[in-house]
Amino acid sequence: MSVFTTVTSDQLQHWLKDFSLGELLTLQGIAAGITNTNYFVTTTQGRYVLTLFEKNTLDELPFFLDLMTHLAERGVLCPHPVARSDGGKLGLLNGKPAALVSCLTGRDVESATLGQCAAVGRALGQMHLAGQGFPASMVNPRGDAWRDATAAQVRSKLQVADQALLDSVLSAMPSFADLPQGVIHADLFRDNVLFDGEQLGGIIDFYYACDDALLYDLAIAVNDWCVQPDGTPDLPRQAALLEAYRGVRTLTREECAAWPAMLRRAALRFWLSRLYDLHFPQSGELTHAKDPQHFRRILQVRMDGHTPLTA
Ligand SMILES: Nc1ncnc2c1ncn2[C@@H]1O[C@H](COP(=O)(O)OP(=O)(O)OP(=O)(O)O)[C@@H](O)[C@H]1O
Ligand SMILES: N[C@@H](CCO)C(=O)O
Repeated sequence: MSVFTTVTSDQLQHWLKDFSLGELLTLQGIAAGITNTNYFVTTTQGRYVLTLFEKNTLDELPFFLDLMTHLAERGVLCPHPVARSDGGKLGLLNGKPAALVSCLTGRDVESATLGQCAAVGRALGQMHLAGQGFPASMVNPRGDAWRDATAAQVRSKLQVADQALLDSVLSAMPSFADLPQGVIHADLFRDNVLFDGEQLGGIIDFYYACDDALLYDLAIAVNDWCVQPDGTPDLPRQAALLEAYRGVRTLTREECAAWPAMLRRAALRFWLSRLYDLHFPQSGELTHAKDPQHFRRILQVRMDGHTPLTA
């Protein structure tokens, strides 16, 4: 359940006075999601999502809200933050940073069709192109420093075979600093994309967005959308997603060559974060630890097979 902070209709009505959104009609808590408090809000002007940020600090949120604004204004299907009459997009509600964004249609899919994989690839390519002009920057909070620190923390909790896998992945990890960089979503899993049938509603949850190699975003998406439960690639889905992405943004020769290593980097990032959440649960936090083994399997497969992309 993801209403950690309750908002009453009276409180919201008062808060909405600073927006030009008409009268509040309905307010409904959203059960999905594990980090923030989310509500569907309907006013006489339309339907919105209200988010109370439970973890982010006030100073880091403008980056995400400005990014969504920048992308939405350039035709990327993503939530469009709603500005108050004074132009601000971020406020305080019940002591929590809070924002209103446009409500997208659709729901997340568990088993994506080839058409949905293609739509995600296309949308990611469009997001990468549109993001090129975004002026603000954000260091990847799950970048190399985090990776090395987290690997050191979880290593002693692992069995010998897993330690060996971790060591060999880390020792063979190249730098990707020379690949095309830009603003990336960094968490483009199936639960962060909404579909209405085959129609893409949009991409949500930009709260890991940061600057990094664009290819990394593609590898993160492929490792979720295009793998089978045993960790092996789902080649038809992968072909659909990659072809659609490449129809929007051309991959360089260097990106094609770096693809196998990038898939390993992407798998390692989520193996590590899931291991960390499992072995070091935060006190007072709801436990939603996701299975690290899934990404261990993907990582093993990515270590065993090295198929570069053709340029
Ligand atoms: N702009 C939006 N339009 C429509 N539905 C949305 C929107 N934003 C969020 N939702 C709905 O709310 C649910 C929870 O949102 P989200 O996944 O962002 O939760 P969170 O707790 O903020 O993040 P997470 O679960 O990834 O930690 C989504 O699954 C989706 O159904
Ligand atoms: N998408 C992540 C959780 C949120 O970052 C995972 O599946 O581990």
